[in-house]
Amino acid sequence: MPTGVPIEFAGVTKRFGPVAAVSDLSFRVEPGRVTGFLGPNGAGKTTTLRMLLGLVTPTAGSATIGGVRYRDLLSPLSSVGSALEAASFHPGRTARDHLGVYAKAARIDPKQVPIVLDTVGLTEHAARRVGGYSLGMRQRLGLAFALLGDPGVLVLDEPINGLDPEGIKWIRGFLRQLAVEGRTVLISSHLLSEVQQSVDEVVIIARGTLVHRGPLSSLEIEGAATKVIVDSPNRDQLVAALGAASATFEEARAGILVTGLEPGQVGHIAFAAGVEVSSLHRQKSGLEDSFLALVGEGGSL
Ligand SMILES: Nc1ncnc2c1ncn2[C@@H]1O[C@H](COP(=O)(O)OP(=O)(O)OP(=O)(O)O)[C@@H](O)[C@H]1O
Repeated sequence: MPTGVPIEFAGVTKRFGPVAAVSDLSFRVEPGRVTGFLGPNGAGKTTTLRMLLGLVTPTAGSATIGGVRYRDLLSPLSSVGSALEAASFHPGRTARDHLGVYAKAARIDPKQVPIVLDTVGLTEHAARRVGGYSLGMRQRLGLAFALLGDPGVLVLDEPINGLDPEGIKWIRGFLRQLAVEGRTVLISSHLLSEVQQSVDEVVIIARGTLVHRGPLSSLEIEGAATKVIVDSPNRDQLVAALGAASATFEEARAGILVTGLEPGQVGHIAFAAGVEVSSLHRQKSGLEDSFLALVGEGGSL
């Protein structure tokens, strides 16, 4: 089983003429976790990943994998698997041929080809030309390529984009399994909601600079106020009780949305007023509010 190693960005900076795409970015990505690299479109995510993979030369700073720059890795495909652009496969080739060509070039055992095709669920489409693939199938082929060398580090740019609900469910479990195996998993997305069920850690950038990093749960505390959804078979009584307690709330389809109180406090208000509660939980989209607050208005989210 390959072991993951940390990815480290140290003061990494990239300017394209007058455009500062990435500015003095420093963070570490640990093995055994799924890390979400998040930011609105144009925040600099792709440029950062391209610097990590030696495709773009940093203006300053360094990006390393287990302390080594990508270009100095002895066997890159067996150290780091990456999927940057799902659409870059030759349309006339089959999935099997594609992977076979890459395996040969990287001196990877050709037996890996059917193994990774099976892992991503493409076995029955392996002999089809990639030109006829859906976006979701291309995403799976990109993943198969990333896995070809059985690497300890996976770097995936927007891997959930284009997947259907069944594909999303599959990839969530799959990313989790890679992390449980001890690999380092870094995935980018411009949508927190898309990855929040998959990631343990988040690194958030906006306009090329780091705005937040930490466990996913850290977004619950920073930024937006707590939101709680509560409901009762006697909603009118609950509304009256919340009003009497001067709570801030609004009626929503899923129940009553209370802002700025913990679930326990809302439960107490209902209990003290003798109102039966049928549901009471913290609203997850508080994470999205925090994310929006961190990346600023105007992010294309
Ligand atoms: N080769 C290039 N030449 C000039 N500007 C570039 C180049 N590549 C990226 N940029 C600019 O750098 C900034 C960051 O782009 P980047 O693609 O890294 O962002 P991103 O977060 O990956 O966004 P997206 O999700 O839209 O791909 C943008 O302003 C972009 O226009």
